[in-house]
Amino acid sequence: MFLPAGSQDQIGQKLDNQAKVNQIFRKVVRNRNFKAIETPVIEYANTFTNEHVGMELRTMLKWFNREGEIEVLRPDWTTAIARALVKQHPAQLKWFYQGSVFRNDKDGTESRQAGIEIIRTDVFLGELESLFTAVTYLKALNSDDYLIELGHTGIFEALLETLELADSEEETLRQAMYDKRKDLVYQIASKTGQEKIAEQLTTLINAYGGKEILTEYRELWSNQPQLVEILDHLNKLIDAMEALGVENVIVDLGKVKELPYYSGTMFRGYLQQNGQTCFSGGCYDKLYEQFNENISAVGLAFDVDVLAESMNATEQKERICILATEETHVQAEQLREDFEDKIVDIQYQLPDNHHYDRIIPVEDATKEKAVDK
Ligand SMILES: N[C@@H](Cc1c[nH]c[nH+]1)C(=O)O
Repeated sequence: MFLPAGSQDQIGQKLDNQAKVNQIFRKVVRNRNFKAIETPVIEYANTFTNEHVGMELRTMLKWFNREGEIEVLRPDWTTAIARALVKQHPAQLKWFYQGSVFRNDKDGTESRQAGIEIIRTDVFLGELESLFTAVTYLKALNSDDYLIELGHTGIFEALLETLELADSEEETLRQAMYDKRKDLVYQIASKTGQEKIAEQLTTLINAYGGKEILTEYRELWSNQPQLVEILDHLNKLIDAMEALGVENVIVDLGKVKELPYYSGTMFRGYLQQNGQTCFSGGCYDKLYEQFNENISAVGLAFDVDVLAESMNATEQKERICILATEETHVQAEQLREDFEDKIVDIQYQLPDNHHYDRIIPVEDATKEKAVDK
């Protein structure tokens, strides 16, 4: 009531968990030499909808400003940061951010992210740094039960190109592929008369699993060096992860890009407990072409809401109530320092339905103190 659909108040434990998730993130990324950046919540729609970025205006929270231009609430950090970084000193390569994105194609219009972006860096180095940061961060959160999935835009996009579909049909096919709808994928692709590509696309839907999938497809695509190169690249990433002790990595060769700007490796982390996505990202060099910059860019963003929700309830601290009076209130306040790291309330009268673990009248607490000394 009294709130637009998708907007929500938040209270208590949920906020404590979010704060903790954010605090640990900041510590992890600062230690890895990422620098903080924050872009404004309000931007021009065009920053996100121009042909280089290609996000859909339909999904954005928007309005006209006085000059008649469309403004939006930040629908994506990565794009906003690319706009901002063009004006920053090129020597700083690693950046991080924490804050909300707003889109009306999800349940809630606001979702909280914490992310990293790495630019002007060797592709393999940037990808591994992104993945290793994710692994380190999840470990710091005690979230060990996750799965990392790797994909590459170059596979589906290469097959798609040969079909020569209209833009809208490309999007329908991409969505069908994302939904793993074999029937629909086959139907759309075979309409072009290219039966073989249609079949390849439908089998690609099942091409996910461990490194054995890469071996299998290396044979299958042995006469397509471009695709073999992609497989080798993914293999190299998995090898490095395994060498670090990260075993829970799979590939999905039929993975399609969920954001139009991806071009290259894509990653996604899932929590095993509920299958929810806890981070996603990938390479997006193309995004910088709009600024005539030919540089590499890679990054990923964590879903703070998902991570906060998955956190174990924080350990319960003892709750103490110091019973005071107007006369002894100051004394009660001074007593707080004896109960460091406990939750301490001061009351003049004990509430009827209280949840305190211990109730200490000021006089007793003072006596306790005297005994201690
Ligand atoms: N901006 C992406 C995540 C990302 C960060 N860097 C690259 N990709 C998202 O919201 O899913």
